Amino acid sequence: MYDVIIIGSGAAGLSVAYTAIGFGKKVLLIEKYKPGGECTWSGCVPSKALINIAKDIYTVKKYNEDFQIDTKEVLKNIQRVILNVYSHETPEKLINDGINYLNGKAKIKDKNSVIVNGKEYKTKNIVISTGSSPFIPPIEGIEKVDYLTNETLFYLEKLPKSIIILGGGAIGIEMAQALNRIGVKVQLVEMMESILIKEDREFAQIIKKELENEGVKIYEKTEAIKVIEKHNKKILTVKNMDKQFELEGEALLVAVGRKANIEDLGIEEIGVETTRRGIVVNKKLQTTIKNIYAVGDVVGPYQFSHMANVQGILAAKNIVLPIKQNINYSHVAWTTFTSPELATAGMSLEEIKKQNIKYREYQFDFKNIDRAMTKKGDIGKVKLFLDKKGYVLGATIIGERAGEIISEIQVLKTLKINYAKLVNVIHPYPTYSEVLNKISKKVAVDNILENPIVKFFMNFKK
Ligand SMILES: Cc1cc2nc3c(=O)[nH]c(=O)nc-3n(C[C@H](O)[C@H](O)[C@H](O)COP(=O)(O)OP(=O)(O)OC[C@H]3O[C@@H](n4cnc5c(N)ncnc54)[C@H](O)[C@@H]3O)c2cc1C
Ligand SMILES: NC(=O)c1ccc[n+]([C@@H]2O[C@H](COP(=O)([O-])OP(=O)(O)OC[C@H]3O[C@@H](n4cnc5c(N)ncnc54)[C@H](O)[C@@H]3O)[C@@H](O)[C@H]2O)c1
Repeated sequence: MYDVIIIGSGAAGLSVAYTAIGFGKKVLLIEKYKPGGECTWSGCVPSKALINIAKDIYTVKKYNEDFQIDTKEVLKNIQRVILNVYSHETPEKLINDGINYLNGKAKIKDKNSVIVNGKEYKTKNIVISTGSSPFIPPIEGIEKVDYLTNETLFYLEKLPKSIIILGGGAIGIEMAQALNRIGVKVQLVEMMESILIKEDREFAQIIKKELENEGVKIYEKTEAIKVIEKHNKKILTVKNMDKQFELEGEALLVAVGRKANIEDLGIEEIGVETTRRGIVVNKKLQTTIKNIYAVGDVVGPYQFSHMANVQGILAAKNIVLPIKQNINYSHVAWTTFTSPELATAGMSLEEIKKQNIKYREYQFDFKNIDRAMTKKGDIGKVKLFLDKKGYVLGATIIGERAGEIISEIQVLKTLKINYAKLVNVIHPYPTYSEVLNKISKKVAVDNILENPIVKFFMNFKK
């Protein structure tokens, strides 16, 4: 009898397994492919490797327009990065660390039994961490076309000369810039009024302009109607308002969101509730059957590796410890790894307004910090939202290293430190994070002006 059987060894499943063995529990981790999941094999790792290579190539091309790249080598390089990351999560490594690992497709028989390769395993608890797969939209003809997804793009032998990307979300935009920088002609189709629709609208449009300046053709408010394959070309018919036209590309990458991996798990038969978005869990990450937990992409609402980790650790603790804790989504942050990067933490301005929270907004342009002035064409901006006392509600940053800078805001927010306290923190010169220091000087003054006693005397003087 195991203490916990975990189905799926991606970011979420690995976090559950390592936390549970840390508490001395007997764990069985089941994986149908190889440990590491999407992040290692077809997500964060290969995409960031491609982005890094593309950034280098883009820089070289600034000085030597004729620079030629062998895309076969680029793809081989990505494979090397994947294998390097994988070397830290191989079955041998997991077993050596004390995790019982089993390769096979798991199906839940009942709340205490899981079947793998025809054999039944007994357990006190189950965690489902089976992740998500690319959602394929019902476009006429798509089933007859050899399209790419994040699962196949990084495994091509060489990159296509041209590509149509369907979807202007995180995957579509990151890949559009990277592929274009490597020399692939990119056309991107987004059905909403803006790319990166979940982000600050002004910043999303800055990214759009950057991509367009680099040569990516972007079609917003454009719907894909039909696709055919002709002479090794994909021809996508799209509609923008009343206009219908065709786009042609050697390849088509579909990146229009995810679907939860809940099929063939046996969960519906035993009464685990699901919706179109995935498995339903309570705040303790329990499904409708209390000793079966679910974490990561299969649950959402945030489909990021770091959120899979957070959920995985919490589910393991809730299994092991006598008092179960609720998941807290108030300090979520994420970064889109474009150039410039776009990072977001906490609440957006729309959410703050919707909840009628009294707030103070600060904006600061990177052009006022010396570090940005040292790099030609460096753009960047911070939007910071504080409550009336000076505590962080949310922030969004566009610019070089925004994904790193946002973590300083995360510290203030998560640890409930007043933003004005940053005034006393020495930041090395010249760094991008000085931008936060500069804002803190204004916040410190505003905090004093917001003080009721100060306000009283100021009114009195008038
Ligand atoms: C292109 C791309 C780029 C991304 N970039 C980032 C990024 O920069 N930062 C970030 O935070 N997030 C990023 N993400 C999202 C991130 O990859 C996911 O949120 C994360 O990997 C989800 O982890 P998971 O453990 O829930 O699922 P997965 O990693 O998908 O793991 C699920 C595992 O379960 C296994 N499995 C499924 N069914 C069964 C079964 N029946 N039996 C046994 N095993 C099974 C699968 O084989 C898989 O290994 C990116 C995603 C993509 C696609
Ligand atoms: N840097 C990161 O952290 C990172 C990078 C990549 C992916 N991810 C994760 O992976 C998830 C999936 O990424 P994604 O880009 O597939 O999804 P997404 O939800 O971020 O974006 C999908 C986009 O496709 C559009 N769309 C949907 N149907 C369409 C259609 N028929 N035609 C044209 N456009 C259509 C949507 O309006 C949306 O803008 C993300 O939500 C994110 O959680 C994270």
